[in-house]
Amino acid sequence: MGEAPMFYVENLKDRVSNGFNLRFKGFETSIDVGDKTFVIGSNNNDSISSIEVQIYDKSRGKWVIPTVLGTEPKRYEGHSAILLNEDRIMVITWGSTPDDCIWFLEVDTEYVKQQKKALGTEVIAWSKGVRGDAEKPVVISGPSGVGKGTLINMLMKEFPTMFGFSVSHTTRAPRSIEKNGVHYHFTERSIMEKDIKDGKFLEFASVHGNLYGTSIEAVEAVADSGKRCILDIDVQGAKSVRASSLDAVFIFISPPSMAKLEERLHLRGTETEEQIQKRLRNAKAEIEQGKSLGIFDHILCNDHLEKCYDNLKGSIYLQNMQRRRSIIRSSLSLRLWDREIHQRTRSFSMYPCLKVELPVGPEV
Ligand SMILES: Nc1ncnc2c1ncn2[C@@H]1O[C@H](COP(=O)(O)OP(=O)(O)OP(=O)(O)O)[C@@H](O)[C@H]1O
Ligand SMILES: Nc1nc2c(ncn2[C@@H]2O[C@H](COP(=O)(O)O)[C@@H](O)[C@H]2O)c(=O)[nH]1
Repeated sequence: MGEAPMFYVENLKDRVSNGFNLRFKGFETSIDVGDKTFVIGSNNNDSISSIEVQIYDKSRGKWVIPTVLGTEPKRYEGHSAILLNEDRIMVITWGSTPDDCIWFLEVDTEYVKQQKKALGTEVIAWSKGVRGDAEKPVVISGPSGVGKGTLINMLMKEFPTMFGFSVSHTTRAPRSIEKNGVHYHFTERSIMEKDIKDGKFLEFASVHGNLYGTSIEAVEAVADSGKRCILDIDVQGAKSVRASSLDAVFIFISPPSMAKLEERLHLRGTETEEQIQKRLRNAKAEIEQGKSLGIFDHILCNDHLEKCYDNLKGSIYLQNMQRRRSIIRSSLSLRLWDREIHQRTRSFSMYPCLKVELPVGPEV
């Protein structure tokens, strides 16, 4: 075990050999976080520029290659890096389009700490900066039978090219109309438990006696298709996503009454009476938590379907400016107004702590 020489970081910048045989041949930056130095290097070869990260653990005097989660930036000419909040590094890539130039490398966030514990290795997690709230993923929660799926189907039908559904994994049996890979990835508990242990899930929870979870791959598949991701998950899952690296708009759908909720579950006819009663018992706790935990940005009552759908669209910026202004004037508007301003100043707001103002272009 040895100590890192004091001149190490500066020498890296100058690319002078200092005895640490780094593999990077392209462009490097290094940032100290606690007793670790994160060396971020673009690894250029003829066809592709990709980014790699190596960690120098000063307390142990060792280089570590971390497990990399998330999607990393690709195809760019170089980068700058800035430490934010002592737990994540903002990487600005050069030669990328404005929509593709802000990235975040989480090095010591809660999410990364959890993953380190689960995997037993050093972990880093990449995520892409998103411009404004209008492109944020949408997390929809609420008790079983409240109408989440119905509302999501309406959104997907009205805006087929805009939204993509994050297909969850579950250990419950498929319903007659459900298709594997479309409604859920139906899976064995042992396989899902192993994948959870291997860090493949953004969140998971035991819901009504079965395991449900959102894989990182499911969310990335939607992002890769260029669509805005919609997640239909329970309150425990929403709580986990709030604590994760995914910055989303959180919406809770509540029923007009327990009696109506029970009626809807009976009318849907997909569960046995015993299962319905279990879901109703869990619904009470979910509604209480949904309203009290402070996870949700919007709480919408699904009494009249069309009205609730309209409110849902308002919550995720799908209505015209005139409609938005009338929401702004309403009593619940302060937060929305705040977000509207951020959107109009074209800020990158992946994290609440961060605002990178870009020159405002012509309104579209
Ligand atoms: N506003 C509404 N008024 C009356 N019925 C409704 C309303 N919204 C949805 N429903 C009906 O309630 C039933 C349950 O809706 P849905 O399956 O969308 O619930 P869900 O929240 O997705 O449930 P789960 O969490 O179990 O998947 C469906 O039969 C649907 O047609
Ligand atoms: N935490 C998660 N909850 C999820 C996920 N996918 C669905 N769900 C929730 O489970 C219940 C029951 O769903 P059902 O299809 O069996 O009726 C419902 O509240 C869903 O929101 C997930 O990936 N993670």
